[in-house]
Amino acid sequence: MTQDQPLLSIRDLAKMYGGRIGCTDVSFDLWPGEVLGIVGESGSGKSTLLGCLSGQLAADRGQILYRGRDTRQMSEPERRLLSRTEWAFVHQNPRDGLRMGVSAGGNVGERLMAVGARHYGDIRETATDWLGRVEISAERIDDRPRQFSGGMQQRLQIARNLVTSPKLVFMDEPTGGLDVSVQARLLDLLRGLVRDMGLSVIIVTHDLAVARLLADRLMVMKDGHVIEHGLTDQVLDDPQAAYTQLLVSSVLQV
Ligand SMILES: Nc1ncnc2c1ncn2[C@@H]1O[C@H](COP(=O)(O)OP(=O)(O)OP(=O)(O)O)[C@@H](O)[C@H]1O
Repeated sequence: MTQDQPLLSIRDLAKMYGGRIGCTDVSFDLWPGEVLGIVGESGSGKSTLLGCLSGQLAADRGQILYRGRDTRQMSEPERRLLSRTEWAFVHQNPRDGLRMGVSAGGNVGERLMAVGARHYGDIRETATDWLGRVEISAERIDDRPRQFSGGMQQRLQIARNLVTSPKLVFMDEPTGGLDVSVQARLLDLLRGLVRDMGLSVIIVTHDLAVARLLADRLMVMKDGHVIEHGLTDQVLDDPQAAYTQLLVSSVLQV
């Protein structure tokens, strides 16, 4: 794939819940190596959009072109393969993205095996290396995630997701629910990994400080619609829509 082609092209995407709008009229391109933040207040449609993009929810209308192919037209096995290989999903709650009864090393190794790794020594070595990259001591490799703190669990979930070098990573409030100091450390780590690996990321957050630190571009959602879309600094420093102005002034005063 050439760098002058979007990794993901979304056209007129919509999802309804009965008569209620989940999200509608969503169109955008995501370029290789780009981080797109989706922001907006609770109920604005962020999770619905992320769910549709990642294939966890069925959209009612529109196109989701990944490297030129419409994922809505793919068979279920094809979509599942994509989710295991080229895509990754980091959940807000690590429990949703980890296997709590499997060791830390197993959680990471399992993903490698899903993409065909078979050599036990190599798998363990790569898992150890990845635990180190997310600042988990190698001594903890045989511990279960439930023996870890919330921040460690989230770092383990990140290792499990990134070990296979995905091209596109979906993140749903990855720092939500953590203490502020733990959040800051996690954000630093995420920023480094995204930059070093050249990942393309779509991150949902209601926290504009997180968006500022991680995202190159921002989409602001309200009532299921994208009401503003632009470079992060532009959107946060010079918001155009009245709603974005309100959102920014209410949150970024600190
Ligand atoms: N399973 C569902 N059934 C019916 N309506 C839903 C469902 N999930 C979401 N909605 C509605 O769709 C709209 C968008 O909700 P969504 O959860 O996507 O917003 P959000 O921005 O992610 O909010 P939050 O930050 O609270 O998760 C809201 O009006 C919500 O009430």
